[in-house]
Amino acid sequence: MLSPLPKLPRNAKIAVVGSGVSGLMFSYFLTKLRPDVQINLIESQDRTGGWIKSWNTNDSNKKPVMLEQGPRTLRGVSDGTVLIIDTLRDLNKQSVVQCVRRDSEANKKFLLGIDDKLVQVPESPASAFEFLLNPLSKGLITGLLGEPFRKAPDQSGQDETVSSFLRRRFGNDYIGKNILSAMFHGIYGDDINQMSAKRTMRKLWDLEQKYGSILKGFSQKKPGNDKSPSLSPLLSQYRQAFDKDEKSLLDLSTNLRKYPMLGLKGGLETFPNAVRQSLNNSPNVKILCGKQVSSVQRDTQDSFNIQLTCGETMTDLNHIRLTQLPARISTMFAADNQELAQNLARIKANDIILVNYYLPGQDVIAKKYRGFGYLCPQANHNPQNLLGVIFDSVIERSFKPVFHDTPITTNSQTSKPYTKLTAMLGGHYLNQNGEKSLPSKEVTIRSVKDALNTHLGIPYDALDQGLWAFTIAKNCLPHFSVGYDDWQSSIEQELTKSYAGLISVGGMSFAKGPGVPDVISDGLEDALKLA
Ligand SMILES: Cc1cc2nc3c(=O)[nH]c(=O)nc-3n(C[C@H](O)[C@H](O)[C@H](O)COP(=O)(O)OP(=O)(O)OC[C@H]3O[C@@H](n4cnc5c(N)ncnc54)[C@H](O)[C@@H]3O)c2cc1C
Ligand SMILES: C=Cc1c2[nH]c(c1C)Cc1[nH]c(c(CCC(=O)O)c1C)Cc1[nH]c(c(C)c1CCC(=O)O)Cc1[nH]c(c(C)c1C=C)C2
Repeated sequence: MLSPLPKLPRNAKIAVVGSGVSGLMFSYFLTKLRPDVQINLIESQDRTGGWIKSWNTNDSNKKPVMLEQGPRTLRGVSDGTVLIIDTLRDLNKQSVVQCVRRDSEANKKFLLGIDDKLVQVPESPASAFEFLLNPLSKGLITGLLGEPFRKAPDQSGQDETVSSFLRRRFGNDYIGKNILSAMFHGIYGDDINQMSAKRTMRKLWDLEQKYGSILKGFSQKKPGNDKSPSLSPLLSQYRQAFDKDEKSLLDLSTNLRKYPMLGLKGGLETFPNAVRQSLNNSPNVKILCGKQVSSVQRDTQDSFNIQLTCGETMTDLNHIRLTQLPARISTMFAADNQELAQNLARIKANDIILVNYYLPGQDVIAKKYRGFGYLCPQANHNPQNLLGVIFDSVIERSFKPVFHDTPITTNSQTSKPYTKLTAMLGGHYLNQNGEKSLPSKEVTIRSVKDALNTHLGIPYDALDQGLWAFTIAKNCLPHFSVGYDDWQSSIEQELTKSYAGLISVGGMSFAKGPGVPDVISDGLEDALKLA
């Protein structure tokens, strides 16, 4: 949250709505900072973890297999990732931390070309040369060479779509439609013709604002490598507030920045499960699952307090932390603040369909395609509404332990060949004419088989032999539309004005980005303000 928050009174009583990683880590930080505060963590589902769900099931041979049905990797360069790994160290779980190294095959990413063949995203002179021979690179050279000479807009600060920003900077639509739209599919599942450039490309946006050009801005930026590494402002606050050893934290941060991405043994849900276990042992934290918060309002008996309803009414609260997407939060204010509820309801969210495929005993991903996975640009004819495919088996086989006291376990899965991948479909493709139309499980799995056969050459008999899982992540990713930053400021101003800091909002819609590291950093910032 961008706004200031008042310190909690002694022995305060608060509610945290949602036990996804935002709610769990906000509660974890706050109870460490203020063990006197009574925290009620309220969760509508009968499980914790939110979108982080590592599903343990059995394959056709009744052998155990884990399928990720949400996030699976964390970017290495992020304060939030340092907080996650340091927390796992505190909980004596550092042995589960794994990394993909920069030179690993799992760090290769691919784009689906207009000929339905994969082309590697350049990461070396050879892959760059091959990419430039592909039609996807149309306009790339001229776009980049001309970028420093293209004028910045007069009305500074005016938000616009990603495609409009890219068209102005590169002088053509090809770079957006053929290349960058795929990257946006791989994070937001959304349409660059509708997404906010100011919200989703802030660093590039600021470079044009300040230097009139992205590349001119890069040439001005001082390389950070000539000064001795130091903790970021947030990690410095964290070190001080939690009395952390500075060298140990700095070494951890420096070490993790070497890795493009990290994962956890047993799946990403290992992390929220470890935090929940710790909270279960915290005397002043109660986790209430199976309770849906339906309303939030000023305490009718005491205007300095706030209350909520979740089947029962929870009164005398000094603070409520909300971690849901705006449309869900809107329903909670409908009775107490119509204007705020309507403003919250303006922000929509995308549905992502996840299809897991697992084939024991065979690795059917051709060696030349082994990488993190591939993304589909918006330029492509895309009858399956495919956003991209993650090659989980390549990533899992590439994982290396980060901490050297980790016992080297010869996991049976890693010694024997297997194929595991996750196709992600839908996103903005499902929003035809404002209505969401969800395809059936059968139709979707069929279309994923067709896509994997066409794009990767996986034979249908291998596809038909595999284990398939189908999950609809409904309203899972916020739609960061044009004007989003101004919208968020208006929401936070209304909360500050009407609820005097008794309510704070976190999670994907209000953090700096939608990733797990972002929502955790945001939770720490607000816990520090309240503590
Ligand atoms: C398909 C997909 C893939 C992703 N991949 C990655 C990735 O690779 N790396 C990465 O960093 N990030 C990834 N993300 C983003 C990541 O999932 C989120 O950053 C993170 O899970 C958000 O956690 P949260 O706690 O903010 O929200 P959530 O996980 O949504 O948790 C909110 C919780 O609130 C509960 N709740 C909702 N309404 C109520 C109510 N009325 N009362 C009580 N409880 C309620 C919900 O049940 C849920 O448990 C991905 C997201 C998706 C959808
Ligand atoms: C194809 C659809 C999607 C894939 N992942 C997501 C979607 C919608 C969701 C998602 N993935 C990541 C994040 C967090 C981003 C962040 O700010 O940290 C979200 C919301 C992480 C991510 N996405 C890609 C990579 C390489 C990573 C991990 C490292 C990182 O955070 O930078 C790109 C990518 N995503 C998907 C594929 C197939 C792909 C590249 C081939 C799936």
